[in-house]
Amino acid sequence: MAGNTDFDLYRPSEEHDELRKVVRQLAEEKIAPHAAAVDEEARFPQEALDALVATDLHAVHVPEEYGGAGADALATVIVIEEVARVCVSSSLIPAVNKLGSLPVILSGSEELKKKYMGPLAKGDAMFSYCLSEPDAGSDAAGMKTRAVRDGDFWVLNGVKRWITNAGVSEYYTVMAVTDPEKRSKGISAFVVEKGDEGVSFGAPEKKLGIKGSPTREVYLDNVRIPADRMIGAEGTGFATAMKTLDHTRITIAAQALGVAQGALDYAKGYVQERKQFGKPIADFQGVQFMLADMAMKIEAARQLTYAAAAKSERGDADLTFQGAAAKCFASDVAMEVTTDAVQLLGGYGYTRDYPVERMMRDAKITQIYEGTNQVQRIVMARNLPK
Ligand SMILES: CCCCCCCC(=O)SCCNC(=O)CCNC(=O)[C@H](O)C(C)(C)COP(=O)(O)OP(=O)(O)OC[C@H]1O[C@@H](n2cnc3c(N)ncnc32)[C@H](O)[C@@H]1OP(=O)(O)O
Repeated sequence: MAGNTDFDLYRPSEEHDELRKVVRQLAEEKIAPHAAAVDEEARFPQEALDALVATDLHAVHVPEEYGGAGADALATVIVIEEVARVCVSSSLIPAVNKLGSLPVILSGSEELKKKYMGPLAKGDAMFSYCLSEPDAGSDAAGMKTRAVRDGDFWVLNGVKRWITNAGVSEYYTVMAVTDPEKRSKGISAFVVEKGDEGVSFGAPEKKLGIKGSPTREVYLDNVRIPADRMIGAEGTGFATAMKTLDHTRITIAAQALGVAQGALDYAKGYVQERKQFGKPIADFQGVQFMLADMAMKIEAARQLTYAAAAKSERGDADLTFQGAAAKCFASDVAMEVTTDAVQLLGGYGYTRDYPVERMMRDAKITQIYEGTNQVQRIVMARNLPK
């Protein structure tokens, strides 16, 4: 019987397995030791950025022709997953570099790609993604930020909210209204630079989790940029933003997978050590059943996520459904598994002396960002598999 080659693509290759080994070692040696302090002090994980840049793992998705590693979607997932296994805050570095730059890769001119991908690939600049606003979250097309043409320039005014790595990134993909009469078809995408006059940032948000990842508002006050900084044609910005999310929701699934795996791995070790009633609690069937359920859910989430990554790489027509499904399912699994890990550690799990409470707090955001899991259900329902 002929082999199903499509199915083969869902399976990591030897190179993917090798990459996982390399990233796991790096994450354990260079990122994990700082994860608790990064959370406690709510500070940017500079050690993680340095380690990722030194090993060329900070933006692996950048195509080779623009100076990048040219990693495929599954390789990018593996990098994010392995970093999130030890520190979700740090995993936002490769994840948001992809989110911010993908609009340029998908829809930008050759000039934009050449100009902005090189510094990103070298680690000289990071990229953020500015879609949401104070009054436009789930209803992204309801944005108010305006871009008005003035000769060879566009002038941008507005406020973008919940912007990851705002202030740290050099480059920002900004979606703005160019024709208020046309709703989603009147939105265009632009590259804005941190150094552009009129760009400034709000105070860092005080968050439940991913405390090491800066989340700030981006203010655009008469920001005048050359017309060739528009990404794609006028009026295509919303479609580009949505296409981007089709690919990058899989990176949120990767974060979710990673944090769930990290919590399971920690809990597995703990239950061997912890003795009650004269034996390790791992000997109790109730505990074994919990671990089995956690591992089962993670495996199901991993299969869905890797399959979605394969679809992203191939550009399959049903990517929109699969990306939303992977993000939604894996993030729910992350919340369940990290909560169960806290339960397995009992009172100790509830304290900051153990990493699982951080993991549980960090997991929560994966059910919210890049579209709440309720929005994912809207997306799935509108794109049900044929
Ligand atoms: C680790 C990373 C952390 C990053 C930090 C967090 C960053 C973020 O959270 S990013 C922001 C997250 N925001 C979101 O995910 C937004 C959630 N909302 C949405 O996805 C959409 O608004 C949604 C699904 C509710 C649909 O909105 P709605 O206004 O009904 O638009 P809709 O009518 O479906 O589409 C409008 C047009 O866009 C285009 N479009 C929509 N979806 C797609 C798509 N997947 N691909 C291509 N084009 C699309 C279509 O052209 C469509 O027009 P047409 O009628 O011609 O088909």
